[in-house]
Amino acid sequence: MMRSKLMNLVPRAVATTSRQMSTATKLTTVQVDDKTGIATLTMNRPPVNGLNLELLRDIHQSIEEIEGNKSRGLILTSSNPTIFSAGLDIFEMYKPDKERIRAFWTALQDVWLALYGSSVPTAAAINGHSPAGGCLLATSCEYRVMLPKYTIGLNETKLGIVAPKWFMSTFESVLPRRLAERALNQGRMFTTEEALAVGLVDEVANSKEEAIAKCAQFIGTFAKVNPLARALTKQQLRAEELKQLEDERVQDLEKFIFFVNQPAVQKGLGIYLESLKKKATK
Ligand SMILES: CC/C=C\C/C=C\CCCC/C=C/C(=O)SCCNC(=O)CCNC(=O)[C@H](O)C(C)(C)COP(=O)(O)OP(=O)(O)OC[C@H]1O[C@@H](n2cnc3c(N)ncnc32)[C@H](O)[C@@H]1OP(=O)(O)O
Repeated sequence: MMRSKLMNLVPRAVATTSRQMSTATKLTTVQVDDKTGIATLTMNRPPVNGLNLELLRDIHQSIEEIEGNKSRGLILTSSNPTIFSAGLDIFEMYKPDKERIRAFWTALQDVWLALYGSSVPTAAAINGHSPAGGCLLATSCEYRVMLPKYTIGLNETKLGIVAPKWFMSTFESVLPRRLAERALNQGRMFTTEEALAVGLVDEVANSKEEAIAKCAQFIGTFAKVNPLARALTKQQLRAEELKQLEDERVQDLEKFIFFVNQPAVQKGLGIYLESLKKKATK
């Protein structure tokens, strides 16, 4: 998979305007800045960018599109003014449909393999809260810029569920092992300021525009680096985690299906959904 992606890494001419590359799907848009050649992938699923089957499929398709069109980089962000992504759509896991939940988890695996393994430089402009699956997306990127007063982290244990190994190894690729282990066990959500202090995010920006500009600046640091050498270096550094999921994706799916169907897990998810609804009516 990575080999064919690498074939796309040939220098490209740049023009001066920005163009919408994809409106084929409604849940993501891809806008390429023709001056910089950088693609911005925006998640757009109200109210909270909950990662359901359709959004995951659209994100995957958009990443493939960006890989295919020789963009110089990918910036992931959200159209919601206060939420990057609320993580997995809990309705996909609560009282799930037998076929759909398999497609859902497979789509999540596809997104992670494509984003974590992307041959182009990736950055996340985290313009809002980013729990669980939202944090997975952000930490799959190479660089993170976050707006103040939001939260980010893997809070799964607080929901009574367990983050799969590849969520954990992605988290651990950003945070020191001891800190990652403690945060995962606690289900800790970091404020922007805390996330910056521990290195979970790289920079703070005061607006989405500034966050995107900082992400573009990061991607610009590769301008004078040979793209093939950069991509092969990234590929080697990330190969172990990618291979582990590629080799075990069937077992990972079965483990998820078994786990999510446990009565205790279903009960916990139901209670959590109720608590989210109650919060909304307060
Ligand atoms: C060995 C192991 C193998 C397998 C493991 C098996 C299973 C493990 C699963 C894997 C990992 C799971 C990852 C996840 O991502 S789980 C999802 C975690 N997400 C959260 O906990 C976020 C919950 N939401 C919030 O905290 C807030 O909503 C948020 C994002 C801060 C926004 O707050 P606010 O702006 O105030 O908005 P509301 O809370 O009022 O929400 C609006 C609306 O959206 C609904 N909603 C929110 N989040 C979700 C969600 N994740 N899924 C579905 N729906 C969500 C909320 O209920 C409101 O709905 P309403 O109808 O009341 O309008």
